Amino acid sequence: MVLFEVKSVKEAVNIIEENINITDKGFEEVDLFEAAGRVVYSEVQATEDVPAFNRSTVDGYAVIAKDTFGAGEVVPAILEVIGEVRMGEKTELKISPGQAVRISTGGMLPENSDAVVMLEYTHPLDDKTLLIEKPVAPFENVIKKGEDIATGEVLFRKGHTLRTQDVGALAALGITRVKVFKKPKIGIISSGDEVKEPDEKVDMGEIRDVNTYTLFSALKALGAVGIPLGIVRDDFDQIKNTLKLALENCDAVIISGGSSVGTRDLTLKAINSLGEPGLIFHGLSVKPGKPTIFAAVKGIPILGLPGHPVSALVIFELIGRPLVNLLMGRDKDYGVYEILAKCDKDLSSAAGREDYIRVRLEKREDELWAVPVLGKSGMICTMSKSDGLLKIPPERVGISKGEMVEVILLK
Ligand SMILES: Nc1nc2c(c(=O)[nH]1)N[C@H]1C(S)=C(S)[C@@H](COP(=O)(O)OP(=O)(O)OC[C@H]3O[C@@H](n4cnc5c(N)ncnc54)[C@H](O)[C@@H]3O)O[C@H]1N2
Ligand code: MOO
Repeated sequence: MVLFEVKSVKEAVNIIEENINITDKGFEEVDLFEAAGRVVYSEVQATEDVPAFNRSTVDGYAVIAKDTFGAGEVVPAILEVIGEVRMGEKTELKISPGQAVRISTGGMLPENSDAVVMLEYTHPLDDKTLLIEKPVAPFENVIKKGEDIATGEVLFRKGHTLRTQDVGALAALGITRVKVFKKPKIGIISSGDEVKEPDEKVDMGEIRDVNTYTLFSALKALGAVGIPLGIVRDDFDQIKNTLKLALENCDAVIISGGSSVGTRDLTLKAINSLGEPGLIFHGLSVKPGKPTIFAAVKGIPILGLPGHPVSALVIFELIGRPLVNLLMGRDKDYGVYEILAKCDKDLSSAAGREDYIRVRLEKREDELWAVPVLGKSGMICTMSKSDGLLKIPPERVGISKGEMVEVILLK
């Protein structure tokens, strides 16, 4: 009998990192509407100050802060109004001690002014005379020139994944095109005589292909491109030829099914027949997902996922995601959140193995509870009914009801 020499998730990720030769797939330029989720290829540096001028954050009067010190309702400061800043225009106004200028939110402060008094704390006596009933500190109600982004500041380093707010920062700087890593192409293969296309007629004993669709969607969510290569039968030549096609056209390959020690472990044989180094590891100390394969052929990584749809997705989260992040040029994980919640049931586990239990999250008063969604790993809907994966670490043999646990959120 063949036994797996199983690896922990951490060991597996380390092995993947060591074995992937991240050859630069190059860059492309995208405009801002396409930038979110993409990975920065070359450092973005600010070439100008944002804002480019001292800018008011309120409606009121631009003043010299010192002129308002000590002002109050009983003894207000009295200032001379010398004009108004027009929105969107460079003001030529210059104030001297004892003077004020009417300004709107976002307006450019006139020369010499260093603060803005909110309209609510002012009282015009006539067109030219203003009473100030509250003092302002220097630069109160002002965004200073370059305070948001200063010229020369490195805004994003190579490997950073652009988020919604980052696209806003680029727009503020007037950078409308950005160099990003090209998206890696990941071939997706499903295997098994019983697996049929979702729109095909299925007979008794047959099932529809779930994994191509879940994996395609998971890759899309990460910003990579899934290339569906169809379903291969349990036939050595078919598996080999499809893998060969994938290796020629993709940056990585994910194949599901046919990974366990059984009559159908042809995947492994097919991989090993295609070139060096072939198999790198087979087996993880994880439930679900033990019979996972990682291999490489001529520098192209191949991830062999278990056929059960839940196992395939769990392993994609744990192993596939770091692999894809590497290929995408990312400097760190993106969009993965682990939260803490209280476990709603006693759970058992085996020592030395990491367990991932599907859970629904429920807010009860101010507490978050993780309610296990039980079921076999062949039941995809247990995943649909779940919000996250509760992690039972390898050193534990169970979790007690009410214990605080880590939950990886599912998107
Ligand atoms: N005697 C043993 N049997 C099994 C073991 C074991 O250690 N000893 N491990 C079990 C575990 S755990 C898993 S996980 C599966 C893994 O099996 P394979 O990766 O070889 O995959 P298959 O046998 O091809 O498929 C398993 C299951 O999943 C269904 N499947 C396959 N592909 C798809 C797809 N694209 N979409 C939907 N469903 C799919 C397939 O019909 C099978 O029911 O092995 C256990 N057995
Ligand atoms: O380890 Mo298998 O992946 O449970 O169903």
